[in-house]
Amino acid sequence: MMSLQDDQADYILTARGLTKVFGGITAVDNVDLAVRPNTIHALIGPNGAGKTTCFNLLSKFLQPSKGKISYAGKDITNEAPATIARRGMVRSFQISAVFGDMSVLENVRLALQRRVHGGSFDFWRSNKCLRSLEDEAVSLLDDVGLGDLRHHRAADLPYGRKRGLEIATTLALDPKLLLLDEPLAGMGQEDIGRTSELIARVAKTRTVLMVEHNLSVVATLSDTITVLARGAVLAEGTYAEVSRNPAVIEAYIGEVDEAHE
Ligand SMILES: Nc1ncnc2c1ncn2[C@@H]1O[C@H](COP(=O)(O)OP(=O)(O)OP(=O)(O)O)[C@@H](O)[C@H]1O
Repeated sequence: MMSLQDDQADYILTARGLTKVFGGITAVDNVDLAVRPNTIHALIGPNGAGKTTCFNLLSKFLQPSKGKISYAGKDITNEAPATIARRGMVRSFQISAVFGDMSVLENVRLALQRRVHGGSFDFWRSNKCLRSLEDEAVSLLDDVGLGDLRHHRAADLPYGRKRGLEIATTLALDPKLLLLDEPLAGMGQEDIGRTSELIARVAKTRTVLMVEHNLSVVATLSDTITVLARGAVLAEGTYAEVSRNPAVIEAYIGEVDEAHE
């Protein structure tokens, strides 16, 4: 776990004393978190542990009741998601809504155009610009394994492939820190395998912070895991470390017991 002596410069994202109270409920309780650059960092925990709330705080979709968040050495506690997205901290599915009637390729071209032209969709000059971004879009689609499907209508893609497309449109913004909210949720085994490989590939040159329920994928992919329970950090470390921590085992067994009550 992070100590106060740790140098902020070692981390791309840090949170100190992060707290969120909804009415009387403390959903996130004094959480310290530090994400090292070029690693995959997972947030896990039993149901209701506060993962989603914590993720929404870190991605600035929610404002904390208390605490501070820094990204790339700068305090972002009071910044908007769009502002930090421009500085390279991007939540997948944030800006990357998939337009169903457009082709897979057009979706990525449009996302690239957005990066190049600073955030706004610039339709009047679009034909010329979109064509010039074609090569880059094709290469991004190859990266996410969608090259062969580029002329398909986005809405016709199977669910797992659509999530792959969403990741491609996020990568089009060239994020330094990619925030993934349950990237494997609702996927079948084949898509899970493909998307996990994609996340591993993406993380070679970027940092990934994700909330994910699939523990076997978390075990394979993550460099660091923060386990939350009842809103607080219960443990942090590699999968080997946290999975043999008695408090973590108890929190998960508690969840299984509750499910059987
Ligand atoms: N908008 C809200 N208003 C009131 N309470 C909330 C709100 N959002 C979350 N909570 C409460 O905060 C606690 C943590 O919820 P959260 O969704 O962050 O947990 P989680 O770990 O993501 O759970 P799950 O794995 O079930 O998605 C829960 O008790 C939840 O009921």
